[in-house]
Amino acid sequence: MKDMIEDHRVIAEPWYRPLADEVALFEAAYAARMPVMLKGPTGCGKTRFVEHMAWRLGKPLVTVACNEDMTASDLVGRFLLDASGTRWQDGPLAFAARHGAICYLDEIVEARQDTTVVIHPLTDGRRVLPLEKKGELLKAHPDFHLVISYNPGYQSLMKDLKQSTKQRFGALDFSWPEARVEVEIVAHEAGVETATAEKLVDIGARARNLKGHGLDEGVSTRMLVHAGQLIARGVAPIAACTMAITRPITDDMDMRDALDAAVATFF
Ligand SMILES: Nc1ncnc2c1ncn2[C@@H]1O[C@H](COP(=O)(O)OP(=O)(O)OP(=O)(O)O)[C@@H](O)[C@H]1O
Repeated sequence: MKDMIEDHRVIAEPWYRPLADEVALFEAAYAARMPVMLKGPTGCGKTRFVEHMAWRLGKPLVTVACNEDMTASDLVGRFLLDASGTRWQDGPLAFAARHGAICYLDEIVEARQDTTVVIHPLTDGRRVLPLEKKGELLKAHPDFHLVISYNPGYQSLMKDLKQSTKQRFGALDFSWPEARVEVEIVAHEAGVETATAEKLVDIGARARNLKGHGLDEGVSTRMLVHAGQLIARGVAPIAACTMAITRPITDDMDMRDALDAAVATFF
């Protein structure tokens, strides 16, 4: 089991370009073992940030992509049947709590509320996880830390975190980086010249203005990186933007035309 936790260690530094003082704030929250909520749209660097922080703090990272079919047992653990009988298997949350990892629950709001509440006793002074089926009250390792992500754009009254969940966390807001920082990120991640990254970021800014006028989400930094990666591999810029940006983000023909026009302005 000890070896399995070693598999979760972040060996090489994940490159992360800070946007403000989030690194210092996360370090302070970790020191206080205050659970952290990362809020922001898809593809703006939340996952990269957690990976970077796990590396910086020298802690293993256990990531769980949450979904609406996820049950409390999927997080906590269950008995499995094998040749020698029944055997308990920790779920990712119990595994992280037992071995002192950072547990990152991505898009926690996708999980049903009865699943979400299992984190409550881990996120207050108790720092325990009841493994009811096993009859064990798991005391979290001192290094254990819980991080969740949350995209406020997707929330509706039907799908939101309970106040009793939200109020257990400190929150860091993530949004699109300012242009000069996003240029740095796109150039680094895609391996393109600054001039090309600048054009992609300008296209992103234009496209983000269409949010709310037919686009549900703005073009993410991830999409701009994808376009850059195609360009770096010799794809013509307009074809790269079509494949990586305008086609994935919408099926609305008028919106595609508007996005294509933005691309044509810069390339
Ligand atoms: N500040 C940043 N530093 C370094 N890379 C970044 C940064 N912001 C965005 N990126 C780039 O954007 C990509 C997408 O970011 P990431 O996977 O962290 O998004 P996310 O916010 O976790 O999205 P989702 O909510 O969909 O999981 C990264 O792989 C990285 O290339």
